[in-house]
Amino acid sequence: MSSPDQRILELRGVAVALGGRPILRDLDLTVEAGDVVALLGANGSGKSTLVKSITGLLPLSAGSVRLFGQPIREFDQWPRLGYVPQRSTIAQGVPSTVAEVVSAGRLSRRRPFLPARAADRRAVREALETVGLADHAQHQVSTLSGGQQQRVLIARTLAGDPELLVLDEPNAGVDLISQQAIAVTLERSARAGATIVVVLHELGAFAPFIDRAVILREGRIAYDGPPEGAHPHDPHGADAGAHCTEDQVRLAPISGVLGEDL
Ligand SMILES: Nc1ncnc2c1ncn2[C@@H]1O[C@H](COP(=O)(O)OP(=O)(O)OP(=O)(O)O)[C@@H](O)[C@H]1O
Repeated sequence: MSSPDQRILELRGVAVALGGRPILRDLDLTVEAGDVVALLGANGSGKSTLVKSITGLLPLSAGSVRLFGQPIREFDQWPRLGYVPQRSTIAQGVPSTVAEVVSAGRLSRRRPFLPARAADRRAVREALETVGLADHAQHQVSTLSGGQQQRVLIARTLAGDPELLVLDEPNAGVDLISQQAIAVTLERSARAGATIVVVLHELGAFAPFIDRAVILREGRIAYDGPPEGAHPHDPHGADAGAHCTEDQVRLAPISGVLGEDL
């Protein structure tokens, strides 16, 4: 049993409804300091809804979320949490350089109304180096590929030096080189002691450093344990209750992740 101060994230009996429809149901989840958790599940199983609840972006219809031991309603240490949402196009809108976007991620750590200190400039530079885009600092974001833009968004979050990093499908629509760069980035953050919750469709390049898989199914946790321990045919595992072809199709990405055939 973990001590309360090790618990970075605690969800108890969480339910979320969207458009009057229950999406998350009676969900319990504890993430401890240093955990690297992959949140997996079929399309529509509630992964994005869950991370939005964790980050305070969606209200709960029941249950509670605690961040760093504090009820989320009272939580006031947001710089400790870094959130990379599912990628939207950041290139449209106001033209910005890569360095400007990443510097924005440092604002929560900066002294108000004062110029960036050496530590702030260093944090931006290191975040760009970590994602492999140091030589693109002065490029317009609009000139980058989708995968490079995703890396910019991750660098922006890393620049704020968060203790808990929550990423929603960082690999979606991202080329293989960027996927690899993102995996290296997260592995480095994990080794430096960050706690990570990452929504994925498959573990892929992340497999070597993911130590826990949480599989959602229809808004409930179907499996929570080591990635290699999730057996599709286990009645309590990822495949619980899957009887029909449609289910098998929907679970296919998960079984692929876990290296098993349905
Ligand atoms: N604003 C909304 N209003 C009503 N229903 C919604 C809303 N947003 C999402 N949903 C529904 O909630 C369910 C869960 O969506 P969510 O995006 O959390 O799933 P997901 O597991 O992240 O899926 P994906 O892998 O496709 O991103 C889906 O059925 C989706 O259609």
